[in-house]
Amino acid sequence: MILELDCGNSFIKWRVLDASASELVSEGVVDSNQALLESLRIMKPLSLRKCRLVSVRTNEETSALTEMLEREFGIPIVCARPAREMSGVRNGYEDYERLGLDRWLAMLGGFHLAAGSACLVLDFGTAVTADFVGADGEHLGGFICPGMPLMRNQLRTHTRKIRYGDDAAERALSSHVPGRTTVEAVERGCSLMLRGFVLTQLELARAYWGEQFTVFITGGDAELVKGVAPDARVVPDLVFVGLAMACPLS
Ligand SMILES: Nc1ncnc2c1ncn2[C@@H]1O[C@H](COP(=O)(O)OP(=O)(O)O)[C@@H](O)[C@H]1O
Ligand SMILES: CC(C)(COP(=O)(O)O)[C@@H](O)C(=O)NCCC(=O)O
Ligand SMILES: [K+]
Repeated sequence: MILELDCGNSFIKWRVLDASASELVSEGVVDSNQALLESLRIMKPLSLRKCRLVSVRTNEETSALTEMLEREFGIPIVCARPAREMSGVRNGYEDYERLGLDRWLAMLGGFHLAAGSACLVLDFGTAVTADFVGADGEHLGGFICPGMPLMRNQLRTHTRKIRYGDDAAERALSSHVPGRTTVEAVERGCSLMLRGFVLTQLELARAYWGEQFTVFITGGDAELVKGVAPDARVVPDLVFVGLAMACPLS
């Protein structure tokens, strides 16, 4: 079996594939290395042969995770690395190593799935990112802004009277009419910011490519925005698609 990890700033997305990496055996989202270990330990039978991962965390944090996995499972671990060019996509950053690896892999995955069309890749995680890849594979660059968790936490941290719990937050997002409680006002307001962001990115993509492009939406908060881009492809595992391309099995 193959263990795949996408280590974002807030959560580790994990999945276990069968030995040929063709079938999904199990998957989950955890908030710590320890929680990952616990999720894996309860899987029976578990016979991991290899791990591939992508991380946007510090080298120290990533090493702590890989050392833990080596101790526990004794398997080889391959980490996705920055590249100037891969699978027909050319990294557009002035310093290619500075582009977030999750963005890079999502772009590789998107360009591959788009089968030759230009693509706009939108990722809604801790941060929100947009990346533009032309039909020729040229990465034009992208945008980074705060995601839903950062926006709501900024409001909670820097105001005196915005306080509410997670359950109320979830209920508040059942609609986008103007809020009549603090939680509704904040949750719907931030959600509309994300939706507005999507619309702006679509406008820019149209300015570059007319109607000839594919939109990909991924990340934990993809559901919040998919309604404003009905033609977009919501691909929750887009980073894993790119991870398989960047770290083939042998
Ligand atoms: N099963 C889940 N577990 C944790 N967060 C989730 C889950 N489903 C959706 N989310 C949302 O996803 C967001 C985090 O997205 P994610 O792509 O995991 O971020 P990152 O890659 O930055 O760690 C959070 O705002 C959270 O509300
Ligand atoms: C932009 C990001 C913070 C997004 O991380 P995420 O929200 O997925 O945890 C990450 O891709 C990153 O740290 N990038 C490095 C800076 C850059 O891409 O320019
Ligand atoms: K991510």
